[in-house]
Amino acid sequence: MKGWSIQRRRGWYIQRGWSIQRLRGWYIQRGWSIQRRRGWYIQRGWSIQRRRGWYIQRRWSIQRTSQALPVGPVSSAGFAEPEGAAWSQRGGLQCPEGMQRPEEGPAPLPGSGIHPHAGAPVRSACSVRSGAERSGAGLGGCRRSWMSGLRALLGLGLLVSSGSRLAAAGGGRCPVQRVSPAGAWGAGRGRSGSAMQNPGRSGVTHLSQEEAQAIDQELFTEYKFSVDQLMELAGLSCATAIAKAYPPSSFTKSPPTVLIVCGPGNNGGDGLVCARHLKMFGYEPSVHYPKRPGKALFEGLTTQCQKMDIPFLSEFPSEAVLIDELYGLVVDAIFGFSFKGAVREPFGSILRTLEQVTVPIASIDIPSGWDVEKGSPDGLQPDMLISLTAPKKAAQHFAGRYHFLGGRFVPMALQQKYSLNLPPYPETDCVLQLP
Ligand SMILES: NC(=O)C1=CN([C@@H]2O[C@H](COP(=O)(O)OP(=O)(O)OC[C@H]3O[C@@H](n4cnc5c(N)ncnc54)[C@H](OP(=O)(O)O)[C@@H]3O)[C@@H](O)[C@H]2O)[C@H](O)CC1
Ligand SMILES: [K+]
Repeated sequence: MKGWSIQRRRGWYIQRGWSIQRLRGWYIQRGWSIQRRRGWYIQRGWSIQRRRGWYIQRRWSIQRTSQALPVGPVSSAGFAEPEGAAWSQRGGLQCPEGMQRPEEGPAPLPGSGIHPHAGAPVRSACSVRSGAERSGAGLGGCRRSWMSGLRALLGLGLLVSSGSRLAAAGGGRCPVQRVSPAGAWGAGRGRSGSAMQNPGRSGVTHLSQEEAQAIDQELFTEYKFSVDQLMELAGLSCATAIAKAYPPSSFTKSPPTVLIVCGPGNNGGDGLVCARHLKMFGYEPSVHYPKRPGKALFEGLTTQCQKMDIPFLSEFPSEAVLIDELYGLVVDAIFGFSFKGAVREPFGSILRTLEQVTVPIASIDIPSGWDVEKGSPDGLQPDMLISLTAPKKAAQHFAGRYHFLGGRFVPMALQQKYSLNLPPYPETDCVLQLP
C-alpha cells in the first residue's frame, strides 16, 4: 500500500493514497476514504471495485450498509444497492431496505385554504433508519459529532441530517422506491452528455433549456411520438400529482374548485389536458386561456373541456382576493421550458395577480415567468412544481412543498443518450414525488 492507512478490519478504517485490496473480490482505490465495515463508509477520489459484481466510482460517496462490506455497487449519493442492481457513476438517491413508500398523499394542513404557504416543513429526501437504529443501538455521541463534521466537510448536512431527524420523529417515509435491477435510476451511464454535469441536490439531473428542448424535439422527430400523445401523458401526470398532493377531501370549499391558467404554447396544452382529467377526478376546474394558438390540437383540447362543462373565463379575475374567494387551487400552465425574456401582456398582469394569491399554486414544468435555468427569486412562488421528463435547472430554486416528476414517456435509450439520472417510478405510477 502507498500513502497511509489505519485499519482495523471489522471495525473502522481510514485510508489515504491508493490501495489494492482483496475483500471477497478485488478492489482498487485512490484518494481517501474513511470506512467502518458493517457500518458507514465515506470515500473521495476514484475506485474500481469488484464486489460480487463490478463497480466504478468517481467523486465521492457516503455509504451505509447493514451488511458487511462489500455488498454490491453503490450510488454516489450513497446507499448500497441490492446485488445485481444497475450501477451509477453519478449522484443518485436510493432508499435502503427498511424504507417505506410514501402514503397516499401528503396530509393537508389545517387552516384556511387547502395548504397555507407559510410554515412548510423542510422535507428530506429519505428518512433512513440505520442498521444500528433499527437494532436499537443508536449512534454514540462521539461518532455522531465526527459524522456531522464529515457531513459538513462534504456539504451534506441537510440531506443526511434531516433524514435522521425525520427518522427520529418516526417518519420512515421515502419518496423514491428502491431501484430495481432494470430501473432507470442511473440509466444515464452512456454518453457523457452535459446533463450529466447537472445533478441537483438530490442527484436527479436538472436540464438546461437547450437540453429540454433537444429531448423534446428528439421525441417527436426520432421517436415519432406525436405532440398529442405526450401532452396527454404530461397533462395526466399533472392531474395525478395534484390529486395526490391536494385530494378533493382536503379542500375547505365544496366543490373543490381549481383555476387553470393556460399559456399559448404546449405548457398551456398540458394545462387543458390537466383540466379535463381533474374534472374526471371530481374537481371543479375553470380555465382562463387568453391567447389561443389556431392549431387543431389546441382547438380539440378546448372543445373537449367545453363539452365536459368546464367553463372558460373570458376575463381574468383582476383581484387576487377574488381568486382566493372562488378557488381552492390555481394551476399555472402559462409558460414551460421555451419561455424567454421579459413577460409580455396579458401574462405580465396575470402573473402579478397570481403573485398575490394565498391559495396554493401548482406550476406545470416551470413556475411561469421564471428563467428556465436561473429561476426568479421575486417571481411566482408556487406551492407545487410538477417537472416533466426531468426537472429543469430552475427547479433547484423551487421552495414549495411538493415537487413531483411526471411525463413517464422518455425511452431508456434517450435517457442514456442524455445521461438522465432519474429515480424509478413506483410500479405503474405516472408520477413520483421528489425530495
Ligand atoms: N418533452 C416534454 O417534456 C414535453 C413537455 N410538454 C410541455 O411543453 C412545454 C414546452 O412547450 P413549448 O410550446 O415549447 O413552450 P411554452 O409552453 O413554454 O410556450 C412557449 C410560448 O410562450 C410564449 N412566450 C415565450 N416567452 C414569452 C414571454 N417572455 N412573454 C410572453 N410570451 C412568451 C411564446 O408564444 P408567442 O405566441 O408569444 O410567440 C412561445 O411560443 C413544456 O414545458 C411542457 O409543459 C409537452 O406537452 C409534451 C412533451
Ligand atoms: K408553468
